[in-house]
Amino acid sequence: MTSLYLVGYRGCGKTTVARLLGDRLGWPAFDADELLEQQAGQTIREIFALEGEAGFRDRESQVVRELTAREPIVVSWGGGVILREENRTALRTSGHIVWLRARAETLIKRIEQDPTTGARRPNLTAGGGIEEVKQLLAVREPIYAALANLIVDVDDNAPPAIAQHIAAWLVTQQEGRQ
Ligand SMILES: Nc1ncnc2c1ncn2[C@@H]1O[C@H](COP(=O)(O)OP(=O)(O)OP(=O)(O)O)[C@@H](O)[C@H]1O
Ligand SMILES: O=C(O)C1=C[C@@H](O)[C@@H](O)[C@H](O)C1
Ligand SMILES: [Mg+2]
Repeated sequence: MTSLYLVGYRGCGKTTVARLLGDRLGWPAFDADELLEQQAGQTIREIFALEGEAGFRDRESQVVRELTAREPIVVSWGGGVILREENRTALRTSGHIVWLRARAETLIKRIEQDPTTGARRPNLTAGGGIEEVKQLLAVREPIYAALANLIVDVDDNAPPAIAQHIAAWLVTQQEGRQ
């Protein structure tokens, strides 16, 4: 059975919603960033410092190969997983892809409020902050949009309602495949 994949920018709620969906569907839920950090024995910030972004992206593609071989599971992917064509192909061919879409203002608020990930994630541009979010969204939103089978706006809804919406949509997809 096909997996369920959550994509979107940092702070959009992928990890939170993936856990709810895993419980609801009875499927194992994996967080790609957490798995990568466990395998490396280092934080993402440390990996960027030692190996650069290219080293991190190679590790991320390795996690993509591992997780896309396991179905059905729920995965919250790292925000930049959509940047490489090989990753996009692997996701597309093994799962339903849901983009949790949010405004830059929503994302920066959630990123800054979240004490668990901030210290573990490096800035991706010199300035960081909301300018970084806007700059990267300009590049990435068209990629998320082209890849997603479902787009969910998450600015004004709580995680349980978002999970409920996705679960109901998934049923329609599974019925369509029978
Ligand atoms: N729909 C929501 N409404 C309000 N707050 C939310 C919502 N979804 C997530 N949050 C909060 O925003 C923060 C980031 O959520 P979460 O870690 O699930 O996002 P993420 O997409 O996995 O981020 P990252 O890419 O950094 O791992 C957390 O503090 C979480 O509680
Ligand atoms: O947006 C990105 O490129 C990233 C998002 C995070 O989930 C991590 O995968 C890492 O910090 C890179
Ligand atoms: Mg997460």
